Amino acid sequence: MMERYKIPRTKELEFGGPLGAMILIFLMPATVFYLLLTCHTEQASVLNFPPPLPPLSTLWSPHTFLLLLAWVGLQAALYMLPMGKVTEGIILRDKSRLQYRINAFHAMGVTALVVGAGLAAGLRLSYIYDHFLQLAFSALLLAFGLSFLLYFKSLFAPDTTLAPGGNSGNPIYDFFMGHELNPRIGSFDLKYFCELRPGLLGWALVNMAMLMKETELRGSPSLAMLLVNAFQLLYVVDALWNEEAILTTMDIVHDGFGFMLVFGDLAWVPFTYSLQAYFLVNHPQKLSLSMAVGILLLNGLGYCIFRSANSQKNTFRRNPNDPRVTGLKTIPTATGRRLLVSGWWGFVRHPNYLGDIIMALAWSLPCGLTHVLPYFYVFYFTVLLIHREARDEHQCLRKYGLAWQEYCRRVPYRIFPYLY
Ligand SMILES: NC(=O)C1=CN([C@@H]2O[C@H](COP(=O)(O)OP(=O)(O)OC[C@H]3O[C@@H](n4cnc5c(N)ncnc54)[C@H](OP(=O)(O)O)[C@@H]3O)[C@@H](O)[C@H]2O)C=CC1
Ligand SMILES: CC(C)CCC[C@@H](C)[C@H]1CC=C2C3=C(CC[C@@]21C)[C@@]1(C)CC[C@H](O)C(C)(C)[C@@H]1CC3
Repeated sequence: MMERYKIPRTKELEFGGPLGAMILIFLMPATVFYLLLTCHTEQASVLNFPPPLPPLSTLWSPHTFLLLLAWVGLQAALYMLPMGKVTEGIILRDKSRLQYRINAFHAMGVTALVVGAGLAAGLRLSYIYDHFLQLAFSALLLAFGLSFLLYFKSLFAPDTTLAPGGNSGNPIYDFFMGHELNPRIGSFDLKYFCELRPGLLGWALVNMAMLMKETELRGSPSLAMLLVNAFQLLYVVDALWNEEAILTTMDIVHDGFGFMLVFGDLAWVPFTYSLQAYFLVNHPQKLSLSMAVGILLLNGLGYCIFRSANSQKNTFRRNPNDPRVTGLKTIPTATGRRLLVSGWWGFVRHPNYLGDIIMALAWSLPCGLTHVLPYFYVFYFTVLLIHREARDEHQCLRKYGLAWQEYCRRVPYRIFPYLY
Protein backbone atom coordinates (compact mmCIF):
# COMPACT_ATOMS: atom_id res chain seq x y z
CA MET A 1 0.00 0.00 0.00
CA MET A 2 1.27 3.55 -0.85
CA GLU A 3 2.37 5.50 2.26
CA ARG A 4 0.09 8.50 2.91
CA TYR A 5 2.02 11.77 2.55
CA LYS A 6 1.95 13.85 5.74
CA ILE A 7 2.32 17.64 5.35
CA PRO A 8 5.34 18.67 7.49
CA ARG A 9 5.08 21.34 10.19
CA THR A 10 5.58 24.89 8.83
CA LYS A 11 8.98 25.95 10.19
CA GLU A 12 9.68 29.20 8.34
CA LEU A 13 6.95 31.60 9.38
CA GLU A 14 5.97 34.53 7.14
CA PHE A 15 4.44 37.96 7.89
CA GLY A 16 6.36 38.17 11.19
CA GLY A 17 4.90 34.94 12.62
CA PRO A 18 1.93 34.85 15.05
CA LEU A 19 2.46 38.46 16.21
CA GLY A 20 2.55 39.76 12.63
CA ALA A 21 -0.53 37.67 11.79
CA MET A 22 -2.40 39.08 14.82
CA ILE A 23 -1.51 42.64 13.85
CA LEU A 24 -2.67 42.05 10.26
CA ILE A 25 -5.99 40.57 11.43
CA PHE A 26 -6.74 43.99 12.99
CA LEU A 27 -4.84 46.16 10.54
CA MET A 28 -6.48 44.89 7.33
CA PRO A 29 -10.09 45.72 8.39
CA ALA A 30 -8.93 48.99 10.02
CA THR A 31 -7.27 50.01 6.74
CA VAL A 32 -10.46 49.36 4.76
CA PHE A 33 -12.48 51.63 7.07
CA TYR A 34 -9.75 54.28 7.25
CA LEU A 35 -9.68 54.46 3.43
CA LEU A 36 -13.45 54.55 2.98
CA LEU A 37 -14.05 57.10 5.77
CA THR A 38 -11.23 59.35 4.54
CA CYS A 39 -12.44 59.10 0.96
CA HIS A 40 -15.90 60.23 2.07
CA THR A 41 -14.61 63.50 3.58
CA GLU A 42 -14.39 66.68 1.50
CA GLN A 43 -10.59 67.01 1.75
CA ALA A 44 -9.94 63.27 1.34
CA SER A 45 -6.60 63.95 3.02
CA VAL A 46 -4.60 61.01 4.37
CA LEU A 47 -3.21 63.38 7.04
CA ASN A 48 -6.62 63.92 8.67
CA PHE A 49 -6.19 61.05 11.07
CA PRO A 50 -8.42 59.60 12.38
CA PRO A 51 -11.23 60.41 9.95
CA PRO A 52 -14.66 61.13 11.53
CA LEU A 53 -15.88 57.83 12.94
CA PRO A 54 -19.57 56.90 12.62
CA PRO A 55 -21.28 55.21 15.60
CA LEU A 56 -20.79 51.44 15.40
CA SER A 57 -24.57 50.86 15.43
CA THR A 58 -24.96 52.66 12.07
CA LEU A 59 -22.59 50.19 10.41
CA TRP A 60 -24.79 47.18 11.04
CA SER A 61 -27.73 46.78 8.69
CA PRO A 62 -29.52 43.40 8.40
CA HIS A 63 -30.76 44.48 4.97
CA THR A 64 -27.28 45.01 3.50
CA PHE A 65 -26.02 41.84 5.17
CA LEU A 66 -28.81 39.84 3.51
CA LEU A 67 -28.05 41.51 0.19
CA LEU A 68 -24.40 40.49 0.50
CA LEU A 69 -25.43 36.91 1.31
CA ALA A 70 -27.76 36.93 -1.72
CA TRP A 71 -24.84 38.08 -3.91
CA VAL A 72 -22.51 35.35 -2.63
CA GLY A 73 -25.40 32.84 -2.88
CA LEU A 74 -26.04 33.79 -6.52
CA GLN A 75 -22.35 33.33 -7.36
CA ALA A 76 -22.26 29.99 -5.51
CA ALA A 77 -25.33 28.77 -7.43
CA LEU A 78 -23.74 29.79 -10.75
CA TYR A 79 -20.50 28.01 -9.78
CA MET A 80 -22.42 24.79 -9.19
CA LEU A 81 -24.31 24.88 -12.50
CA PRO A 82 -23.01 22.28 -14.95
CA MET A 83 -21.82 24.92 -17.45
CA GLY A 84 -18.24 24.94 -18.78
CA LYS A 85 -15.60 22.21 -18.69
CA VAL A 86 -14.05 20.41 -15.73
CA THR A 87 -10.25 20.48 -15.48
CA GLU A 88 -7.59 19.09 -13.15
CA GLY A 89 -5.40 21.13 -10.82
CA ILE A 90 -1.68 20.52 -10.42
CA ILE A 91 -0.43 17.28 -8.83
CA LEU A 92 -0.59 17.65 -5.04
CA ARG A 93 2.08 16.42 -2.63
CA ASP A 94 0.11 13.21 -2.02
CA LYS A 95 0.13 12.71 -5.84
CA SER A 96 -3.63 13.29 -6.13
CA ARG A 97 -5.22 15.91 -8.43
CA LEU A 98 -8.38 17.86 -7.66
CA GLN A 99 -11.02 18.63 -10.26
CA TYR A 100 -12.24 22.18 -10.88
CA ARG A 101 -15.17 23.49 -12.89
CA ILE A 102 -14.18 26.29 -15.27
CA ASN A 103 -17.29 28.45 -15.61
CA ALA A 104 -16.43 31.86 -14.15
CA PHE A 105 -16.84 33.54 -17.53
CA HIS A 106 -20.30 31.98 -17.94
CA ALA A 107 -21.11 33.13 -14.39
CA MET A 108 -20.13 36.67 -15.37
CA GLY A 109 -22.44 36.52 -18.41
CA VAL A 110 -25.41 35.35 -16.33
CA THR A 111 -24.61 37.95 -13.63
CA ALA A 112 -24.57 40.69 -16.30
CA LEU A 113 -28.01 39.51 -17.48
CA VAL A 114 -29.38 39.49 -13.91
CA VAL A 115 -28.01 42.99 -13.20
CA GLY A 116 -29.23 44.22 -16.60
CA ALA A 117 -32.73 42.87 -15.92
CA GLY A 118 -32.66 44.52 -12.49
CA LEU A 119 -31.68 47.87 -13.99
CA ALA A 120 -34.47 47.59 -16.59
CA ALA A 121 -36.90 46.92 -13.73
CA GLY A 122 -35.81 50.12 -11.96
CA LEU A 123 -33.05 48.82 -9.66
CA ARG A 124 -30.86 51.68 -8.37
CA LEU A 125 -27.27 50.45 -8.30
CA SER A 126 -26.34 53.65 -6.47
CA TYR A 127 -27.75 51.88 -3.37
CA ILE A 128 -24.25 50.36 -3.16
CA TYR A 129 -22.69 53.84 -2.90
CA ASP A 130 -25.30 55.00 -0.38
CA HIS A 131 -24.69 51.96 1.86
CA PHE A 132 -20.99 51.45 1.13
CA LEU A 133 -19.83 51.42 4.76
CA GLN A 134 -22.59 49.04 5.84
CA LEU A 135 -21.75 46.72 2.96
CA ALA A 136 -18.04 46.79 3.88
CA PHE A 137 -18.96 46.02 7.51
CA SER A 138 -21.16 43.11 6.37
CA ALA A 139 -18.28 41.77 4.26
CA LEU A 140 -16.01 42.03 7.29
CA LEU A 141 -18.45 40.01 9.43
CA LEU A 142 -18.84 37.44 6.69
CA ALA A 143 -15.07 37.12 6.32
CA PHE A 144 -14.56 36.63 10.07
CA GLY A 145 -17.44 34.12 10.23
CA LEU A 146 -16.15 32.09 7.28
CA SER A 147 -12.55 32.16 8.55
CA PHE A 148 -13.61 30.79 11.95
CA LEU A 149 -15.66 28.03 10.29
CA LEU A 150 -12.76 27.15 8.02
CA TYR A 151 -10.32 26.97 10.93
CA PHE A 152 -12.75 24.79 12.91
CA LYS A 153 -13.25 22.51 9.86
CA SER A 154 -9.48 22.25 9.35
CA LEU A 155 -9.03 20.79 12.85
CA PHE A 156 -10.87 17.68 11.65
CA ALA A 157 -9.23 17.55 8.20
CA PRO A 158 -6.84 14.68 7.36
CA ASP A 159 -3.13 15.55 7.67
CA THR A 160 -2.64 15.09 3.93
CA THR A 161 -4.97 18.02 3.11
CA LEU A 162 -3.23 20.67 5.23
CA ALA A 163 -1.50 23.71 3.71
CA PRO A 164 2.32 23.63 3.64
CA GLY A 165 2.30 27.33 4.61
CA GLY A 166 -0.30 27.19 7.41
CA ASN A 167 0.66 24.19 9.51
CA SER A 168 2.73 25.81 12.26
CA GLY A 169 0.71 24.53 15.21
CA ASN A 170 0.10 28.13 16.36
CA PRO A 171 -3.68 28.74 16.13
CA ILE A 172 -3.42 32.48 15.37
CA TYR A 173 -0.86 31.99 12.64
CA ASP A 174 -2.71 29.04 11.09
CA PHE A 175 -6.05 30.89 11.33
CA PHE A 176 -4.48 33.78 9.38
CA MET A 177 -2.54 31.76 6.77
CA GLY A 178 -5.17 29.02 6.43
CA HIS A 179 -4.69 25.56 7.94
CA GLU A 180 -6.32 23.54 5.15
CA LEU A 181 -5.02 23.87 1.58
CA ASN A 182 -8.15 23.26 -0.49
CA PRO A 183 -11.17 23.15 1.84
CA ARG A 184 -14.14 21.64 0.06
CA ILE A 185 -17.77 20.80 0.77
CA GLY A 186 -18.31 17.86 -1.58
CA SER A 187 -16.96 19.11 -4.90
CA PHE A 188 -17.49 22.80 -3.94
CA ASP A 189 -13.99 24.28 -3.58
CA LEU A 190 -14.29 27.23 -1.21
CA LYS A 191 -10.94 28.90 -1.97
CA TYR A 192 -11.17 28.55 -5.73
CA PHE A 193 -14.75 29.91 -5.61
CA CYS A 194 -13.89 32.93 -3.43
CA GLU A 195 -10.67 33.83 -5.25
CA LEU A 196 -12.42 34.90 -8.46
CA ARG A 197 -16.16 35.20 -8.20
CA PRO A 198 -17.87 37.13 -5.35
CA GLY A 199 -14.95 39.55 -4.85
CA LEU A 200 -13.77 40.25 -8.39
CA LEU A 201 -17.28 40.45 -9.84
CA GLY A 202 -18.28 42.43 -6.75
CA TRP A 203 -15.46 44.91 -7.50
CA ALA A 204 -16.74 45.40 -11.07
CA LEU A 205 -20.29 45.86 -9.72
CA VAL A 206 -19.15 48.41 -7.13
CA ASN A 207 -17.34 50.39 -9.85
CA MET A 208 -20.49 50.38 -11.95
CA ALA A 209 -22.50 51.57 -8.95
CA MET A 210 -20.08 54.50 -8.51
CA LEU A 211 -20.53 55.37 -12.19
CA MET A 212 -24.33 55.30 -11.74
CA LYS A 213 -24.09 57.51 -8.64
CA GLU A 214 -21.93 60.01 -10.48
CA THR A 215 -24.46 60.04 -13.33
CA GLU A 216 -27.30 60.67 -10.83
CA LEU A 217 -25.33 63.57 -9.28
CA ARG A 218 -23.99 65.25 -12.43
CA GLY A 219 -26.10 64.04 -15.33
CA SER A 220 -23.39 62.02 -17.09
CA PRO A 221 -20.32 59.96 -16.16
CA SER A 222 -16.96 61.73 -16.33
CA LEU A 223 -14.14 60.65 -18.63
CA ALA A 224 -12.04 59.80 -15.57
CA MET A 225 -14.79 57.52 -14.19
CA LEU A 226 -15.25 55.85 -17.59
CA LEU A 227 -11.52 55.12 -17.84
CA VAL A 228 -11.30 53.67 -14.31
CA ASN A 229 -14.35 51.49 -14.98
CA ALA A 230 -13.10 50.31 -18.37
CA PHE A 231 -9.54 49.50 -17.18
CA GLN A 232 -10.64 47.58 -14.12
CA LEU A 233 -13.41 45.77 -15.97
CA LEU A 234 -10.82 44.61 -18.52
CA TYR A 235 -8.71 43.25 -15.62
CA VAL A 236 -11.69 41.40 -14.11
CA VAL A 237 -12.85 39.99 -17.47
CA ASP A 238 -9.27 38.90 -18.21
CA ALA A 239 -9.05 37.06 -14.87
CA LEU A 240 -12.35 35.25 -15.49
CA TRP A 241 -11.51 34.42 -19.11
CA ASN A 242 -8.17 32.95 -17.98
CA GLU A 243 -9.70 31.22 -14.97
CA GLU A 244 -7.71 28.02 -15.48
CA ALA A 245 -4.42 29.90 -15.01
CA ILE A 246 -5.28 30.56 -11.37
CA LEU A 247 -4.79 26.86 -10.63
CA THR A 248 -1.00 27.31 -10.77
CA THR A 249 -0.82 30.48 -8.63
CA MET A 250 0.78 30.53 -5.18
CA ASP A 251 -2.62 31.11 -3.58
CA ILE A 252 -4.07 27.84 -4.86
CA VAL A 253 -0.89 25.71 -4.76
CA HIS A 254 0.78 26.83 -1.52
CA ASP A 255 -1.38 29.09 0.66
CA GLY A 256 -4.13 27.69 2.82
CA PHE A 257 -7.58 29.26 2.91
CA GLY A 258 -7.51 31.37 6.04
CA PHE A 259 -8.33 34.90 7.13
CA MET A 260 -5.75 36.50 4.79
CA LEU A 261 -7.31 35.16 1.62
CA VAL A 262 -10.92 35.07 2.87
CA PHE A 263 -10.80 38.73 3.90
CA GLY A 264 -8.69 39.57 0.82
CA ASP A 265 -11.20 37.99 -1.54
CA LEU A 266 -14.47 39.04 0.10
CA ALA A 267 -13.71 42.47 1.57
CA TRP A 268 -10.30 43.84 0.60
CA VAL A 269 -10.68 43.44 -3.18
CA PRO A 270 -14.23 44.83 -3.65
CA PHE A 271 -13.90 47.67 -1.12
CA THR A 272 -10.32 48.92 -1.58
CA TYR A 273 -9.67 48.10 -5.23
CA SER A 274 -12.70 50.27 -6.11
CA LEU A 275 -11.30 53.27 -4.17
CA GLN A 276 -10.54 55.29 -7.32
CA ALA A 277 -14.16 55.09 -8.52
CA TYR A 278 -15.43 55.87 -4.99
CA PHE A 279 -13.08 58.88 -4.84
CA LEU A 280 -14.27 60.24 -8.20
CA VAL A 281 -17.92 60.39 -7.08
CA ASN A 282 -17.16 63.14 -4.55
CA HIS A 283 -13.98 64.57 -6.05
CA PRO A 284 -14.64 65.09 -9.77
CA GLN A 285 -11.56 65.49 -11.97
CA LYS A 286 -11.17 67.23 -15.30
CA LEU A 287 -9.18 65.10 -17.69
CA SER A 288 -7.99 66.45 -21.05
CA LEU A 289 -8.24 64.23 -24.08
CA SER A 290 -4.45 64.09 -24.50
CA MET A 291 -4.03 63.01 -20.86
CA ALA A 292 -6.73 60.38 -21.32
CA VAL A 293 -4.94 59.03 -24.42
CA GLY A 294 -1.62 58.93 -22.50
CA ILE A 295 -3.23 57.01 -19.61
CA LEU A 296 -4.95 54.68 -22.08
CA LEU A 297 -1.60 53.88 -23.71
CA LEU A 298 0.00 53.29 -20.30
CA ASN A 299 -2.74 50.85 -19.33
CA GLY A 300 -2.40 49.14 -22.74
CA LEU A 301 1.36 48.74 -22.20
CA GLY A 302 0.87 47.32 -18.70
CA TYR A 303 -1.86 44.96 -19.87
CA CYS A 304 0.21 43.66 -22.83
CA ILE A 305 3.18 42.88 -20.57
CA PHE A 306 0.96 41.32 -17.86
CA ARG A 307 -1.05 39.17 -20.27
CA SER A 308 1.74 38.02 -22.59
CA ALA A 309 4.09 37.20 -19.68
CA ASN A 310 1.42 35.19 -17.87
CA SER A 311 0.35 33.42 -21.09
CA GLN A 312 3.94 32.60 -22.04
CA LYS A 313 4.56 30.88 -18.69
CA ASN A 314 1.18 29.12 -18.61
CA THR A 315 1.60 27.81 -22.17
CA PHE A 316 5.12 26.61 -21.37
CA ARG A 317 4.08 24.92 -18.12
CA ARG A 318 1.08 23.20 -19.76
CA ASN A 319 3.04 22.02 -22.82
CA PRO A 320 6.74 22.89 -23.27
CA ASN A 321 6.51 21.66 -26.88
CA ASP A 322 3.79 24.14 -27.82
CA PRO A 323 4.98 25.89 -31.03
CA ARG A 324 4.38 29.31 -29.38
CA VAL A 325 7.18 28.67 -26.88
CA THR A 326 9.54 26.21 -28.58
CA GLY A 327 11.80 29.04 -29.83
CA LEU A 328 12.50 30.24 -26.27
CA LYS A 329 15.74 29.41 -24.42
CA THR A 330 15.44 27.35 -21.23
CA ILE A 331 17.63 25.89 -18.48
CA PRO A 332 17.06 22.40 -17.07
CA THR A 333 16.43 21.79 -13.36
CA ALA A 334 16.90 18.66 -11.26
CA THR A 335 13.10 18.28 -10.99
CA GLY A 336 12.77 17.61 -14.72
CA ARG A 337 11.01 20.97 -15.25
CA ARG A 338 12.78 23.71 -17.19
CA LEU A 339 12.97 27.46 -16.56
CA LEU A 340 12.47 30.01 -19.33
CA VAL A 341 15.46 32.35 -19.74
CA SER A 342 14.42 34.27 -22.84
CA GLY A 343 11.22 36.04 -23.91
CA TRP A 344 9.45 37.89 -21.10
CA TRP A 345 10.97 35.64 -18.41
CA GLY A 346 14.44 36.54 -19.66
CA PHE A 347 13.70 40.27 -19.37
CA VAL A 348 13.09 40.32 -15.60
CA ARG A 349 12.28 37.47 -13.19
CA HIS A 350 8.68 38.67 -12.68
CA PRO A 351 7.55 40.42 -15.87
CA ASN A 352 3.88 39.78 -14.99
CA TYR A 353 4.29 41.85 -11.77
CA LEU A 354 5.87 44.67 -13.79
CA GLY A 355 2.84 44.79 -16.12
CA ASP A 356 0.46 44.66 -13.16
CA ILE A 357 2.18 47.61 -11.44
CA ILE A 358 2.12 49.70 -14.64
CA MET A 359 -1.62 49.06 -14.87
CA ALA A 360 -2.08 50.02 -11.21
CA LEU A 361 -0.57 53.43 -11.98
CA ALA A 362 -2.86 53.88 -14.99
CA TRP A 363 -5.89 53.16 -12.77
CA SER A 364 -4.97 55.96 -10.35
CA LEU A 365 -3.83 58.66 -12.77
CA PRO A 366 -7.41 59.53 -13.88
CA CYS A 367 -7.93 60.76 -10.28
CA GLY A 368 -5.46 63.61 -10.87
CA LEU A 369 -2.36 64.57 -8.91
CA THR A 370 -3.96 66.61 -6.12
CA HIS A 371 -4.63 63.71 -3.70
CA VAL A 372 -2.52 60.81 -2.42
CA LEU A 373 -5.53 58.68 -1.42
CA PRO A 374 -6.44 57.28 -4.88
CA TYR A 375 -2.80 56.19 -5.24
CA PHE A 376 -3.20 53.84 -2.27
CA TYR A 377 -3.60 50.89 -4.65
CA VAL A 378 -0.26 51.63 -6.38
CA PHE A 379 1.62 51.79 -3.04
CA TYR A 380 -0.08 48.76 -1.51
CA PHE A 381 0.24 46.71 -4.69
CA THR A 382 3.95 47.46 -5.16
CA VAL A 383 4.62 46.41 -1.55
CA LEU A 384 2.41 43.29 -1.96
CA LEU A 385 4.17 42.21 -5.16
CA ILE A 386 7.69 42.90 -3.83
CA HIS A 387 6.86 40.79 -0.77
CA ARG A 388 5.19 38.14 -2.95
CA GLU A 389 8.22 38.07 -5.23
CA ALA A 390 10.48 37.43 -2.23
CA ARG A 391 8.20 34.58 -1.05
CA ASP A 392 8.19 33.04 -4.53
CA GLU A 393 11.96 33.43 -4.93
CA HIS A 394 12.46 31.59 -1.63
CA GLN A 395 10.22 28.72 -2.73
CA CYS A 396 11.88 28.51 -6.17
CA LEU A 397 15.33 28.38 -4.61
CA ARG A 398 14.16 25.48 -2.47
CA LYS A 399 12.54 23.75 -5.46
CA TYR A 400 15.23 24.29 -8.10
CA GLY A 401 18.45 24.93 -6.10
CA LEU A 402 21.48 25.51 -8.37
CA ALA A 403 19.32 25.91 -11.49
CA TRP A 404 17.50 28.81 -9.81
CA GLN A 405 20.83 30.42 -8.90
CA GLU A 406 21.87 30.11 -12.54
CA TYR A 407 18.56 31.71 -13.61
CA CYS A 408 19.15 34.62 -11.19
CA ARG A 409 22.65 35.07 -12.62
CA ARG A 410 21.37 35.19 -16.19
CA VAL A 411 18.31 37.35 -15.39
CA PRO A 412 19.58 39.65 -12.60
CA TYR A 413 16.58 41.99 -12.15
CA ARG A 414 13.51 40.89 -10.24
CA ILE A 415 10.69 43.24 -11.33
CA PHE A 416 12.01 46.60 -12.55
CA PRO A 417 14.74 46.40 -15.22
CA TYR A 418 18.05 48.01 -14.09
CA LEU A 419 16.41 49.08 -10.80
CA TYR A 420 15.32 46.08 -8.74
N1 LIG B 1 -4.38 42.14 -8.49
C1 LIG B 1 -3.93 41.53 -7.42
O1 LIG B 1 -4.29 41.85 -6.30
C2 LIG B 1 -2.89 40.48 -7.54
C3 LIG B 1 -2.46 40.06 -8.77
N2 LIG B 1 -1.49 39.10 -8.88
C4 LIG B 1 -1.10 38.69 -10.23
O2 LIG B 1 -1.32 37.30 -10.32
C5 LIG B 1 -0.46 36.73 -11.30
C6 LIG B 1 0.12 35.44 -10.78
O3 LIG B 1 1.08 35.74 -9.77
P1 LIG B 1 1.78 34.69 -8.77
O4 LIG B 1 0.88 33.55 -8.51
O5 LIG B 1 2.30 35.48 -7.62
O6 LIG B 1 3.10 34.19 -9.49
P2 LIG B 1 3.54 33.84 -10.94
O7 LIG B 1 2.43 33.64 -11.90
O8 LIG B 1 4.58 34.80 -11.33
O9 LIG B 1 4.18 32.41 -10.73
C7 LIG B 1 5.41 32.17 -10.09
C8 LIG B 1 5.82 30.77 -10.48
O10 LIG B 1 6.17 30.75 -11.86
C9 LIG B 1 7.15 29.73 -12.09
N3 LIG B 1 8.30 30.39 -12.71
C10 LIG B 1 9.04 31.41 -12.20
N4 LIG B 1 10.01 31.76 -13.07
C11 LIG B 1 9.87 30.96 -14.14
C12 LIG B 1 10.57 30.84 -15.37
N5 LIG B 1 11.62 31.60 -15.66
N6 LIG B 1 10.17 29.91 -16.27
C13 LIG B 1 9.09 29.13 -15.98
N7 LIG B 1 8.40 29.19 -14.83
C14 LIG B 1 8.78 30.09 -13.93
C15 LIG B 1 7.50 29.16 -10.74
O11 LIG B 1 6.63 28.06 -10.47
P3 LIG B 1 6.81 26.59 -11.14
O12 LIG B 1 8.21 26.49 -11.64
O13 LIG B 1 6.48 25.65 -10.02
O14 LIG B 1 5.81 26.53 -12.24
C16 LIG B 1 7.07 30.27 -9.78
O15 LIG B 1 6.78 29.76 -8.50
C17 LIG B 1 0.57 37.82 -11.62
O16 LIG B 1 0.31 38.39 -12.87
C18 LIG B 1 0.37 38.86 -10.54
O17 LIG B 1 0.70 40.15 -11.00
C19 LIG B 1 -0.93 38.54 -7.77
C20 LIG B 1 -1.31 38.95 -6.53
C21 LIG B 1 -2.31 39.94 -6.29
C1 LIG C 1 -3.50 42.68 2.16
C2 LIG C 1 -3.21 41.27 2.49
C3 LIG C 1 -1.97 41.14 3.35
C4 LIG C 1 -3.13 40.36 1.31
C5 LIG C 1 -4.41 40.21 0.54
C6 LIG C 1 -4.10 39.56 -0.74
C7 LIG C 1 -5.25 39.30 -1.68
C8 LIG C 1 -6.15 40.51 -1.77
C9 LIG C 1 -4.65 38.94 -3.06
C10 LIG C 1 -3.70 37.74 -2.97
C11 LIG C 1 -3.63 37.23 -4.36
C12 LIG C 1 -4.69 37.72 -5.07
C13 LIG C 1 -4.95 37.52 -6.46
C14 LIG C 1 -5.94 38.23 -7.10
C15 LIG C 1 -6.79 39.17 -6.32
C16 LIG C 1 -6.16 39.64 -5.03
C17 LIG C 1 -5.60 38.52 -4.20
C18 LIG C 1 -6.73 37.64 -3.67
C19 LIG C 1 -6.34 37.96 -8.55
C20 LIG C 1 -7.56 37.06 -8.44
C21 LIG C 1 -6.70 39.27 -9.29
C22 LIG C 1 -6.98 39.03 -10.78
C23 LIG C 1 -5.73 38.46 -11.46
O1 LIG C 1 -5.90 38.34 -12.87
C24 LIG C 1 -5.32 37.12 -10.85
C25 LIG C 1 -4.01 36.69 -11.49
C26 LIG C 1 -6.32 36.03 -11.19
C27 LIG C 1 -5.12 37.35 -9.31
C28 LIG C 1 -4.64 36.12 -8.55
C29 LIG C 1 -4.07 36.56 -7.21
